[in-house]
Amino acid sequence: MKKIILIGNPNVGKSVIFARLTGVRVITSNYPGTTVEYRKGIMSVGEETYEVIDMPGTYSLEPTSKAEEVTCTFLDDVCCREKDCFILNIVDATNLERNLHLTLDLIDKGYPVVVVLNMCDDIKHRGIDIDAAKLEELLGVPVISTCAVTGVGIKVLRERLFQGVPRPPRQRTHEEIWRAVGVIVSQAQRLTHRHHTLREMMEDLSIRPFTGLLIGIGVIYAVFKSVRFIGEGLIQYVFDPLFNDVYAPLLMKLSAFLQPGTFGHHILIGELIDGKIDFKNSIGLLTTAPYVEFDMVLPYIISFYLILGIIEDIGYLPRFALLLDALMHRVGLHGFAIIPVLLGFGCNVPGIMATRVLESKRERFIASTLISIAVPCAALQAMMIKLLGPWGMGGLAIVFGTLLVAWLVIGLVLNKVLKGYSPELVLEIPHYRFPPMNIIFSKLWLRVREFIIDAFPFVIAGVLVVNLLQYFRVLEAASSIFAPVTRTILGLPGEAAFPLLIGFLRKDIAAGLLLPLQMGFKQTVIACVVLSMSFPCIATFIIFLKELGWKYLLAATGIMVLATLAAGGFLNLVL
Ligand SMILES: Nc1nc2c(ncn2[C@@H]2O[C@H](COP(=O)(O)OP(=O)(O)OP(=O)(O)O)[C@@H](O)[C@H]2O)c(=O)[nH]1
Ligand SMILES: [Mg+2]
Repeated sequence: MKKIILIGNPNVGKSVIFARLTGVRVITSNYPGTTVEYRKGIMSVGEETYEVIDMPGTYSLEPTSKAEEVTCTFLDDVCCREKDCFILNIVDATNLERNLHLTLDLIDKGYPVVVVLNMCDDIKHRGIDIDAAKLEELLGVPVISTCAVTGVGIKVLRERLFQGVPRPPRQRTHEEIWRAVGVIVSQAQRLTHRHHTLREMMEDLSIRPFTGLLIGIGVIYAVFKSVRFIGEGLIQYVFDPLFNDVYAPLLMKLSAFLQPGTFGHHILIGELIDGKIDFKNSIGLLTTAPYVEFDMVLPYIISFYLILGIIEDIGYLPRFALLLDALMHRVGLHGFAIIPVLLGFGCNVPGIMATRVLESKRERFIASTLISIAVPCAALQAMMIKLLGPWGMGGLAIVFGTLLVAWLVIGLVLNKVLKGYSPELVLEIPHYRFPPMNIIFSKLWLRVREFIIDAFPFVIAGVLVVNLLQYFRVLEAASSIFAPVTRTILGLPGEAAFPLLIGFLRKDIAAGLLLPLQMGFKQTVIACVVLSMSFPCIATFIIFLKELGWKYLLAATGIMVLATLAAGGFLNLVL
């Protein structure tokens, strides 16, 4: 199939254009490095169908990170071999000069390039005027102006997609290319003077050390508050009524039909408590499994990803990265590594994937290890709020405080022990943009759907395992093997051993199993810390293995076990 490849600098709107051309929804955000793996989709023009490929952003054809490497290797492998390969070079019109280096690089290599001048809505606010016809003449390739978020220009783009023709390859040094870029920009672009807007003043204030710190603290506080507010609201007004008033009566009918005490009843409904369904304790496939996933966890997943999506699209995260750069260097990373960490608070899997934008394997190892040990995912956080809720904020503060200390200590130690250095932060800070609501909600839906599809099979499997072990009365035997460790080192009841082990399957189910144990404050705090720090769930485990390999996974696992026992044991002594 003929291929259309989307290439450009990071954060120029490639993925939005990809979604426009193919109808395939992908995650887009206002910071460089959102896409770290290529993504394919199909587009039809007339009778023909084409394969469209969205690439991670790259500044040049000489890669400096794993994400850039994906793009450059793909270009070398596919485009050099196949002749039906069209290149769409997406260019950020608000940053023409910097973007054109890659454009000239691609033209010099002899690829059939069409230039897409994106963000054309944004240049008006910045006093920039670009003569697209002149640019087309100077570059010698088609240039099409677009605004991807509204769809302006996409029709023309579809019509002119294939007008790029390969030019004879030529060799130029970087300096010669930059000089040529300078000449082109001076002829095709005009800048007019204008005063700073409020948005630009906010951009400045949020990266200055003092005001930036104040804004950073304000943002974290607001994020935390609004995630809880929206999550609790959804539970109270939507999911609780659905489960208690609509779903439970239906299940009671099913229970009467299946007859309590039968094997089928035990598997599907579980135990009735005082003759009623108790979603937390029944442990049935139709009771506890959907309750944990949809009533306890999903509301927080929705609220977390909604808020994260908004701050991602506004463009705040790279500024936060800049603010934390000095601190991050102490743990062997540069500031940008905070973005994978923040993504990890949603789910560790995309967090570890996002470390691909870091330059060295050493950094990727440190960042991924820190994420899998000290960053609890949204599902686990939701359950921790449930577990520790009765004691107010104190318990959560101790858990998050311990995780922060663990994060810092492990980072500091790894930075000292591992050979190599942490590169300086070279990060492009995007302009603040007001995200269109359709983009925010489409991204939210994408992530929520992914959560449901990825998590539900594991939730079902977790509940089924516990249910069967209970039925065949082997739960106690399974727990008793690990009970001495949990009891002596961590001070937890012997029955907690099994839920903690189930954490490998799904952390939220594990936390759900801790609920009926009625532990006290100290034990609940320790259990939450152990659950967060010990083995990551199986999905994170697999992605860690895929991204970094066995050796690194084993090293991370060793650190994990030691750190968990140390933190749990320490809390057991001092609390
Ligand atoms: N105002 C405006 N914003 C746009 C336009 N196109 C994309 N954006 C926004 O720019 C940001 C970056 O878009 P993406 O599609 O994620 O960019 P990308 O090139 O795929 O970025 P990477 O995957 O990080 O390389 C998002 O917040 C988009 O909503 C546009 O034409 N106008
Ligand atoms: Mg992208």
